[in-house]
Amino acid sequence: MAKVRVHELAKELGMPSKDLLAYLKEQGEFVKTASSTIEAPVVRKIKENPPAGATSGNGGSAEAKAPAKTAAPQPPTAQKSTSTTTTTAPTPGPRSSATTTAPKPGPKAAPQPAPVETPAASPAAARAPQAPAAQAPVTQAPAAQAPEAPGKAAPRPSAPGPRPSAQPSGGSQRPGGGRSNAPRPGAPRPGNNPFSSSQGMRQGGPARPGNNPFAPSQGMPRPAPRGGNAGAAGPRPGAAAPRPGGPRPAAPRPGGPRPNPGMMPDRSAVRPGERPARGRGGPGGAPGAGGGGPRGGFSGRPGGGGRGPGGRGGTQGAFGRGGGKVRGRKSKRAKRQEFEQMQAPTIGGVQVPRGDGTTVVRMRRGASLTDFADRIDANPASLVTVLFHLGEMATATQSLDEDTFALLGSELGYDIQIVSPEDEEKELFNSFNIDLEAVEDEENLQPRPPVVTVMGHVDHGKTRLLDAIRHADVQSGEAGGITQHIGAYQVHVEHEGNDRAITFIDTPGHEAFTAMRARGAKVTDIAILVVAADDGVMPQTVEALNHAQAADLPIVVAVNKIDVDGANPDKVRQQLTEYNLIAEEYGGDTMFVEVSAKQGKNIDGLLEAVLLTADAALDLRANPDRDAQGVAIEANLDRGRGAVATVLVQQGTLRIGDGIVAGTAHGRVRAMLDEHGNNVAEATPSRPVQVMGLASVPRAGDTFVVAPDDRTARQIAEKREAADRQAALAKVRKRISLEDLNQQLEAGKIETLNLILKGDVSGSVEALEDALLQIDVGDGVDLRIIDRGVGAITMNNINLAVASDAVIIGFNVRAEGQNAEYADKEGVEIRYYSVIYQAIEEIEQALKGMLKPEFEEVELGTAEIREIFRSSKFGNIAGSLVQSGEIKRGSKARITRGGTVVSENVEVAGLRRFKDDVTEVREGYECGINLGSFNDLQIGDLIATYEMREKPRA
Ligand SMILES: Nc1nc2c(ncn2[C@@H]2O[C@H](COP(=O)(O)OP(=O)(O)OP(=O)(O)O)[C@@H](O)[C@H]2O)c(=O)[nH]1
Repeated sequence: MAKVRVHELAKELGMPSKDLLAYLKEQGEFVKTASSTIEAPVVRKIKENPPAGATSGNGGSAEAKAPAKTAAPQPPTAQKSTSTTTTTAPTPGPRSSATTTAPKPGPKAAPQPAPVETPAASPAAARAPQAPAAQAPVTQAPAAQAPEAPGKAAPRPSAPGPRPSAQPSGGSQRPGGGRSNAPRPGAPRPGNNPFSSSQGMRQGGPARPGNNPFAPSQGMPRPAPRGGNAGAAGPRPGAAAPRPGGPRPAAPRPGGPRPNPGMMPDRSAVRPGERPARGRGGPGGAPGAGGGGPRGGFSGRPGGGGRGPGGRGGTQGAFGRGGGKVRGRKSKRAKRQEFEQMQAPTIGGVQVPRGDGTTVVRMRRGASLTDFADRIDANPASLVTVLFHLGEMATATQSLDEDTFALLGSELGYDIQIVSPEDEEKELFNSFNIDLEAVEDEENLQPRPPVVTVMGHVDHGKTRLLDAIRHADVQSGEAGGITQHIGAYQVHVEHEGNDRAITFIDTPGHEAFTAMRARGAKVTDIAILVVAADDGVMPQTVEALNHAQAADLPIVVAVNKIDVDGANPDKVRQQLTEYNLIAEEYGGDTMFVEVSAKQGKNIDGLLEAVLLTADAALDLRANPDRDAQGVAIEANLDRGRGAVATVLVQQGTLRIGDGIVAGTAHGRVRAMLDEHGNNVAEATPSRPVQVMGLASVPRAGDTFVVAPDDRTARQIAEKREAADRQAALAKVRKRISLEDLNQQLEAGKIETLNLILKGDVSGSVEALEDALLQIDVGDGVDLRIIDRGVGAITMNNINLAVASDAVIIGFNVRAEGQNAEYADKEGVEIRYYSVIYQAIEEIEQALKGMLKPEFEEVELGTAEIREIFRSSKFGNIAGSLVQSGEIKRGSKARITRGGTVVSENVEVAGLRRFKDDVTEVREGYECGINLGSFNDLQIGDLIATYEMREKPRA
């Protein structure tokens, strides 16, 4: 049926178009000009209550228009309804459905009374034909019609019943009657409100649905209103008069006016008259039956409305597509998609392509759902939903960690492999035909000098010792020795008749060493541990020792300051035995060399010890005949020379003119200088040189390689930069965590649990260490305390943990401020304890794979059920108002009724706002909640949603 335009209606009413237009605007209708169309319910309303100035009543016209169609077929039903009305009212429907619906009627009924006010003028007249049959009182007739007219509003079959009763009392709500309601200026038109009568959610009120379905003024089926009607709903729609009030409802509808889902008589695909008897809601208008099931709702079935008046689909608007109007617009493709979606397995209400469980998808660190979606040809938004359903929240572009990808992959049937930084680097170079791991033939390998780092406690003479060594360089002669500080230098000594070179990293201390190591650079071959003979082993001596041991470096101890009075080298030997450094003199394999850095005493002996240790413990060989690779030791931007980087060549030979890429810096080697400031043309393995020619400054610890050409160097640098960015964005996964320790042990990812112990007093640290070392960890697992100390957890501790994949145990001490952030950023697990046995117990459990994370329940939000919709496909759906927090799809819910828990651990399987699937609905908003198979819902029940969150351990 074509819509009526303003001027047409004005003409019909015998009033000027502009007056009607003004009136309509005043009523809140969205009309702009005289040519604007008016929805049928509004037309009807106007006709029922013509504005001042109208000369003709609605009467005839009303009939002629919309009502006519629907009314016509009704005669027969009308009679039925009539009878039902009389009988039904009194007999409450046994049907449960009826009862539920009953409430609604009440409120809705209210609107109907309006007609009463203007019986004559109102459409009632038009329907008169129907009503008569029903014999309903004059007032009823109008009421009955009212609902019909509003075809839109009628959607909910069930509702109808109740309303009638309400009518009498309520009155004003109905659009038809209650003027007060109708106007609601500003109130949106019933388009999207699932609960609005126009969309079938509500039974009664043709009234202009406001937006708030639950608003009493809009005829929301509030329990209260029902009053006596509640029980009235007849068991069978058809048979029992749904409306307790008996008055009008059933009767009138018969023919057709019954609540039509589409609400728009003209467009509705479903014609009221067509299948009156369908479903429970018999034509008879079993109002109760009609209860607009959410049919169209979750199922996506638009058709709720399609069912005849008596049909169930009344509430589609709420959970499915709108009434017939929308249906009419559906394309075949849309229908097909909808159908496929209904058939396909979904997670969280969405469908995504699935793997077969073995499909491998390799992702870079820091990849996002969008990246993954690209790989599997899925919609990123769907993946967000799936992930949410799995209990993880992430945006489409947020970088995800390995665990999250693993979770997602296992759910979708993909084996998602996160490429490790090393693999990533390898793949990057492979893509440029550069093989970083080419196995060298034995014959190509040639001895290379050892690379040494000097470590030790503050003021024990590290710097002075490095100076003394510089001067001991036989090649530098007496001309001043090594004068340039370039971050590393090489000295030559005569050893067993041969000229041997030793490379020293010129940045003393384990901090720099560990920081570089934490970045993956393995630079050092041997550590010299400097201990002042007059001071003995001090905290940083131990720390340095731990760092060196954590890196599996052979150690040579330089007992310094032997020239000082009171020097006691033997005490140092003795002290260090406690740390597994046993002097050769004591039967161990560690060389202790007594030196005086200040006096340059026995520096030769120290260098010799380094060479002996290197020869005994290490196989230091490399192939000089290949493109160079190495590590940047330090770099800076020089005003005159541009970026200057000291690099240590580890493989191959670096030559002037080579194109290189160091970290994210690239360029061509323009010049090279050694520690004497001399230009060199080439640098062989273990040779440190200052390189000029890079376009930017690399970072200490960046690896460098020679690329075939400048272009390749630039491309590699760019890709590394992008990878770095991504990695930085990625939430760093815990390197090693007690909770997944066992899995990692089983997976062979680690064989040792490295711990760093920090405590408030040395006594507790020692006690803890002793106790931990006594844990029976079983075969195949090793527990190592790589560092221990007193005091807060420092950056050094964290760096060591990063470099050694260790877990830090803080006993009554914490990492604070930046340190805590740094640990978090680097993915270092720090566990805090204040009771020793608890620490021991947890670590033991972790080693045995028994440490489970603890979870606690966190409430997310609550919602009160205000209405219940039935869906043959999804069961009951709770039309609810969120009272606090948020309701999230996929979360767990607890249902309480009057404070008593009815059910727990129910899942919010579906969540809708109007026609849309949503993932969350916030406080103050209405929504439709599908609780999966849990159907024992009642109006007034409270749905409290919660999630289990991992509880941080104390
Ligand atoms: N008598 C004597 N003094 C020494 C010797 N070695 C170093 N010193 C002195 O000890 C002090 C500290 O020496 P550094 O070389 O600065 O010690 P460091 O370990 O590098 O100190 P930090 O850089 O602060 O960690 C200086 O005053 C040196 O002169 C030595 O063999 N004998």
